[in-house]
Amino acid sequence: MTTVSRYQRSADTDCELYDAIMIGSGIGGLVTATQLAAKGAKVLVLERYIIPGGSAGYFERQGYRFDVGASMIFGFGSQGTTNLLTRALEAVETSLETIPDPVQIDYHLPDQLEVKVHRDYDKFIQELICQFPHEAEGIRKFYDECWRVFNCLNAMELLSLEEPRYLTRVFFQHPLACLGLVKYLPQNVGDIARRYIRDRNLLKFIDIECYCWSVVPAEKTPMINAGMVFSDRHYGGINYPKGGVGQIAQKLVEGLEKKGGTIEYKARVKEIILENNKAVGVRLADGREYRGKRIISNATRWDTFEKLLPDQTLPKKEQKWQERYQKSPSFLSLHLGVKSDVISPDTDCHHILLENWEQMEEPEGTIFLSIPTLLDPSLAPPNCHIFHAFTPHWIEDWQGLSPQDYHEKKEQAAAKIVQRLEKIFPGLEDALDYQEVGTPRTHRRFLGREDGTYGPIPQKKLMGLLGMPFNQTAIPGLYCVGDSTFPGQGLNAVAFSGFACAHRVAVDLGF
Ligand SMILES: NC(=O)c1ccc[n+]([C@@H]2O[C@H](COP(=O)([O-])OP(=O)(O)OC[C@H]3O[C@@H](n4cnc5c(N)ncnc54)[C@H](O)[C@@H]3O)[C@@H](O)[C@H]2O)c1
Ligand SMILES: CC(C)=CCC/C(C)=C/C=C/C(C)=C/C=C/C(C)=C/C=C/C=C(C)/C=C/C=C(C)/C=C/C=C(\C)CCC=C(C)C
Repeated sequence: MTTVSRYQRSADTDCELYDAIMIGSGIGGLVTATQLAAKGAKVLVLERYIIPGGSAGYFERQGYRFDVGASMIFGFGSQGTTNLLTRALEAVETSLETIPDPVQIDYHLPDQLEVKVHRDYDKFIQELICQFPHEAEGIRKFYDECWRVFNCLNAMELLSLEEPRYLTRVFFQHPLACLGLVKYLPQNVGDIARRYIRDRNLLKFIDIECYCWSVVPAEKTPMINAGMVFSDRHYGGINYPKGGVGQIAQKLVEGLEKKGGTIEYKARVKEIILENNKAVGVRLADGREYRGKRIISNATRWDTFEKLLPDQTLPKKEQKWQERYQKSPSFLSLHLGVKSDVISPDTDCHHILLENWEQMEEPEGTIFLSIPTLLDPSLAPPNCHIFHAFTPHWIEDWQGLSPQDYHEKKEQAAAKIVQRLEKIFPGLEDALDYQEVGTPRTHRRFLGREDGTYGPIPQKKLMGLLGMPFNQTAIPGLYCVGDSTFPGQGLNAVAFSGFACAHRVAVDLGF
């Protein structure tokens, strides 16, 4: 990096010229920004909200610190190459204390099927085999195949798959791992699971193992992502950041600023400025303009191409993408403060509740519950816990309501969820100390995500991850990062997208 570019000014407007301007400070955006700043690039991050983090943000009410999104965090391991959150923090000379979670999920499923996914792999496999003894061999073979995917990924440095010199280098360094990944890239979990497993209920269990992070059943879930999730939970483990999920973004911002980068809050980008069909800057809602050599959007692809580039016809590549992927539902989220007497000391942090397999994918079918205070009690007042319960919901069901109807619908939906959770925590309703309900409208408003969506899901069965776009877009100078780029949703997944995007942009800028 030359120091010259730091002080360069845009020739025609005489405003400061940044190497890269990032729209949004979700974890995908912050990992890209910190990686670029660490390489010496002059980076500006523009965030419409008052704090960084997006879906990995937080909010405080009456002594409780709630995570906005999921509290089950991958990527904080201490070894291998897939511990991308640890690595992203290290790159800007910072770190976070984390608390290991001994159980990833405690499943409460139809027909009294109760399974705990222990951090200890053998203990998990034994527990599953106890439930399905006739499928012992199939269970081992299926999860072993997931390890094969993970071991390929965990052997190599993870950077941009759009950079030919990197691809050549990793291929010569790790030819077998690369060929392994090429084999798995077009595959989905369902096909591989059915190769080894016959029992219909066990196949349903594999479906919910996928659904709870990919929001689609095994049939449509890419095998590469399953390899990561089903193995890393036992390898690097699930680790909760002390002080809450919001700490990840706070620390990345600290690191960004230490490396000379800048972040502005309450800075909503209204438009990406194009000149000769090339992205050259951004215009904010308050009229200010910034110029950059490269513009990167951490907003979803729907928001980026349909809102921030309003007069453009949708590029062919994006039209194709929209034919393949659709918006997943959003969530109804209950952020509850709960008196501690309803929780026995041996309770696990994350639970999934489903009473009827037929309803797994329906709104309010599957309930996700996290109790992060079991790992970090400092997030709530003494003798109280945080319960974050969420379940898929579509925005259409929350539109066109009067303020009173909206409020009543929220209260009714929340009461139904609390009642179902009474099955695991008898006395929950009476132990409520605080309740705040978020709907798809809330997620759309606070996260700036079209329809409040959790992210893209395949319209139909696709060829694994092959259809997921990387970071470059059809518009020169414009890149995308985050969960509408390869490999999709999840903090560790968007962290990968951030490493890859920063690598591609840095090479394009000549760093
Ligand atoms: N356990 C977990 O793995 C976990 C936990 C929490 C979140 N997540 C995941 O994180 C992923 C999201 O990460 P991400 O990086 O893609 O993004 P994100 O949606 O979290 O963040 C995008 C950011 O961009 C900002 N933004 C959007 N439009 C803007 C505009 N026009 N101007 C300025 N700012 C704008 C938003 O306010 C937000 O802060 C999701 O997949 C979610 O599931 C996972
Ligand atoms: C050279 C040659 C020949 C070749 C080459 C090939 C290659 C190299 C390839 C490569 C590839 C790659 C690198 C790939 C990567 C991938 C990745 C990184 C992936 C990742 C993934 C991750 C994920 C998916 C994650 C996820 C997670 C999630 C989503 C989570 C969530 C959670 C939730 C929602 C929660 C639940 C809750 C409860 C239970 C409560």
